Amino acid sequence: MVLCAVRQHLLRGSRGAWARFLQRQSRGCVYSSVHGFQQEEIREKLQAFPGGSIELLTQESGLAVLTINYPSRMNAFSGSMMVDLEERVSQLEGWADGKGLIVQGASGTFCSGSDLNAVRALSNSQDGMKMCMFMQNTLTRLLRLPMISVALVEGRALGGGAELTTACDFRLMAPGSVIQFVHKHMGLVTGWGGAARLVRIVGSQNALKLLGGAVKVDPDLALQIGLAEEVLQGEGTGTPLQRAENWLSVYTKGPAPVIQAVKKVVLSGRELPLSEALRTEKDVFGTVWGGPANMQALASKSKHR
Ligand SMILES: CCC(=O)SCCNC(=O)CCNC(=O)[C@H](O)C(C)(C)COP(=O)(O)OP(=O)(O)OC[C@H]1O[C@@H](n2cnc3c(N)ncnc32)[C@H](O)[C@@H]1OP(=O)(O)O
Repeated sequence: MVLCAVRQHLLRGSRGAWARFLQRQSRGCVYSSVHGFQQEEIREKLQAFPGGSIELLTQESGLAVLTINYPSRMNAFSGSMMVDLEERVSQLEGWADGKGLIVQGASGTFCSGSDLNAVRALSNSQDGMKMCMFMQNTLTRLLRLPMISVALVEGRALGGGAELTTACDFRLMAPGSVIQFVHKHMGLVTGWGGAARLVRIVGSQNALKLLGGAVKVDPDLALQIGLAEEVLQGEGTGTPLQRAENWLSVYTKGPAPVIQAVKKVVLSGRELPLSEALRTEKDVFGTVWGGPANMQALASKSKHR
């Protein structure tokens, strides 16, 4: 796939350890032309189903907010929004100062999955497969971003919206919100990589229950099974987005290269066999050892009391 090859070339030049990791991980993408996947072809098809947008706001602090924005359809993913998302992920991959990312839905609800109007029009199996590969590639790249990501779930995260939450490192839920893999009720299974990721988050027994029962996961259940990290309680302590930013700031405090290195070593530990993960960790260590943050900490003789 041309875009993946270009990105790979750029990464190889600029960020050695991370580029090698992505190379080992099929260039950050799961599917390429080897798998019969032609990105430009499916992009064109998806663009034929417009509506809504994916907004990206980057802040000087190193925090970005990605908003799924199609309130009149409960933030369902139109075809053009799938393409938008891929473009926003590309932008984030190239953001040298990025440390944290919050993914949210507009107008108090997360995302109601794929736009059923587009799904109906793309219901032949070939187009379905292409959309599935496109979204798996994009969400895999989202999960592999060198920054710490959080899905802020307000309202509902249904179907593909539930799958999207699993492409973030953490999930924070507002009171009254629900994550529900409704695919079974639609005569489907997950196709955006949601099952593969869910098993790694909550274990195969819980994943089987959530998918097999199309269970409505409220914040209490999500906390209990480890799907959510925290319920954003606290009327009068700011908006849910501000509370999510506060929560995330604990983990993104510090220089960008160090935060990015933390994400990279954890990601390689999560995705790679042990020997490869160890080699990647060594490479990433080499990018911060003797670096400005390291030298400054040594000079200040910091104590960790
Ligand atoms: C990857 C596989 C997938 O994601 S399959 C798609 C899975 N998602 C779904 O099946 C969601 C279906 N929608 C619903 O269950 C309800 O609309 C939910 C989200 C619970 C909201 O209910 P309620 O608060 O009563 O609002 P509503 O139904 O009047 O919806 C408002 C307008 O939004 C629309 N909407 C909602 N979801 C979608 C969707 N996924 N695709 C397209 N349109 C959607 C509704 O049709 C409704 O539109 P309208 O006002 O009737 O024009």
